[in-house]
Amino acid sequence: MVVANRLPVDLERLPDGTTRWKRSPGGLVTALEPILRSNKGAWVGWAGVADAELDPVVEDGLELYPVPLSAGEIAEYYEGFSNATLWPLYHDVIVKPEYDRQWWNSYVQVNRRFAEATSNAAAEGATVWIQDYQLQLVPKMLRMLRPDLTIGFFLHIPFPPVELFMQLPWRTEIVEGLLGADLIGFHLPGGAQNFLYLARRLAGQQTSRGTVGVRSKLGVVQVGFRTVRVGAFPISIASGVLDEQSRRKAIRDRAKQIRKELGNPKHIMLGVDRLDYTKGIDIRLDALYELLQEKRIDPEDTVMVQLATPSRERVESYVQMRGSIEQTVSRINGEYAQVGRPVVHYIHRPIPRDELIAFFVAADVMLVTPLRDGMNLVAKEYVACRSDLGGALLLSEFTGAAAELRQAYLCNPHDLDNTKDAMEQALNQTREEGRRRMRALRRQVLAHDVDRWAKSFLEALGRSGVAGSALLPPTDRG
Ligand SMILES: Nc1ncnc2c1ncn2[C@@H]1O[C@H](COP(=O)(O)OP(=O)(O)O)[C@@H](O)[C@H]1O
Ligand SMILES: O=P(O)(O)OC[C@H]1O[C@H](O[C@H]2O[C@H](CO)[C@@H](O)[C@H](O)[C@H]2O)[C@H](O)[C@@H](O)[C@@H]1O
Repeated sequence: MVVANRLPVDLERLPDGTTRWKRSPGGLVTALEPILRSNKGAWVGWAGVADAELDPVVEDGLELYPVPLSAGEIAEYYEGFSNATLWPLYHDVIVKPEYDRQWWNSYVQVNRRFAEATSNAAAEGATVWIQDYQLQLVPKMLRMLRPDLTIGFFLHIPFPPVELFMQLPWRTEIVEGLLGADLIGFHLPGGAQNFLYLARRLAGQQTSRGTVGVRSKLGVVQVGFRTVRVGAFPISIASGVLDEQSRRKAIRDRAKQIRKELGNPKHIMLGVDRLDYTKGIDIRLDALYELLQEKRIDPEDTVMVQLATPSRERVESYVQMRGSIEQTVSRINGEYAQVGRPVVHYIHRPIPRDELIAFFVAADVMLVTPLRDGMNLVAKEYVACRSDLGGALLLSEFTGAAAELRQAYLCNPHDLDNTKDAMEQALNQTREEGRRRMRALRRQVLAHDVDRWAKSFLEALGRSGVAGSALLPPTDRG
């Protein structure tokens, strides 16, 4: 059973009063949904709208257990504590986190509701896998309600260093909440080690002190008679499926058509992100603008496409960022576009999956420039779609993905000159250099897919708790 803030589908209320389910945004859903669906698992989460009291439903083989949130709780627990306190704090304080006691109370209340909903839905001795920063108190709450369960927790965003985490007025409660799990997973060893240090310092527990490996050398926290394990499990995508989809004739034809619709430029650069200030969309636009000013990029033969899914639209920092990105797009087009030929194409809507794959196939340079990102699945999706060994990946060093995708054009997004140089290099790579890099990137992404991620976590959980193997793919059950 997976427990996450969001269900894999959002309930959409249509103007005629009817409703329908649509895919939820973000990488957590991209990664987990195919695994749970093929294993006929259950998912506890919010349906994405206010005050929806919904019965459990079975959707395409997946049991969904909706947890209701009121409009006030969406403002305080989701937009407030989760996304205006924890999100910026865990992402290097790119914007200033707000510490509000009422938001914290709401976070506790909603975490309790998720724990109760899970406790009611889980079978005796089940394995429960709790996801992400919105639900860090659930492991402890659930353990108190249901000591028979095996409980895993995975954090999809970075876990910050002690100097930042110590700002949080409720820091001890969060660490103790997480310690209710049998296994706590992070994308990178650094996050696991930050947590081990804080478990010693804030919760006063004994911990291992050796370095944590990737899918190996787990850390250990002794909590009374219980042993909590802590490890690094970098998430991935269903890379084989994406590879296969991207080879289809319809997708390749659509990619050619996209190129034509863009005016058959020499270079297409592509950005694909939730519209989030962590993603560095402003930085890639600034880099493009300066390269145009310096005549290192020719607006006659280069276009950039930015596909941006709306995200957390009522949080103030997101409102401000959207305004400033849209201004920069206008400035670049105002100075460099021709009639009918913008330099930057900006689409502020989610794009259907097949269309997105066609964009990946069409793009010569993929721009992934976050200031901080837990993993970034877009980088891996692009690589999985390039069986032709074409294209180049510009990748920020501050993404989790950079630890694995070393043959990308790596850049420091805090250093605009460095980012510009890397962008220029990626645009002007030779065919041989591009193929060499892409071959190595694909080897990594195709060998380390999301099934491997889930299997490595659940096997470690199986060794930590009592029933971890129950969620493994049928062929791997012992
Ligand atoms: N404009 C868009 N339209 C459709 N899907 C998108 C769009 N932007 C991002 N996505 C999808 O959302 C997911 C984003 O995952 P990731 O890069 O890990 O970041 P995050 O989870 O922080 O949004 C990917 O699967 C990506 O393909
Ligand atoms: O649910 P939202 O508030 O709309 O946000 C969408 C998701 O964003 C975050 O995704 C993270 O998970 C990805 C997969 O592990 C990872 O690649 C990325 O770096 C993270 O930012 C968030 O963590 C999810 O909880 C949200 O659902």
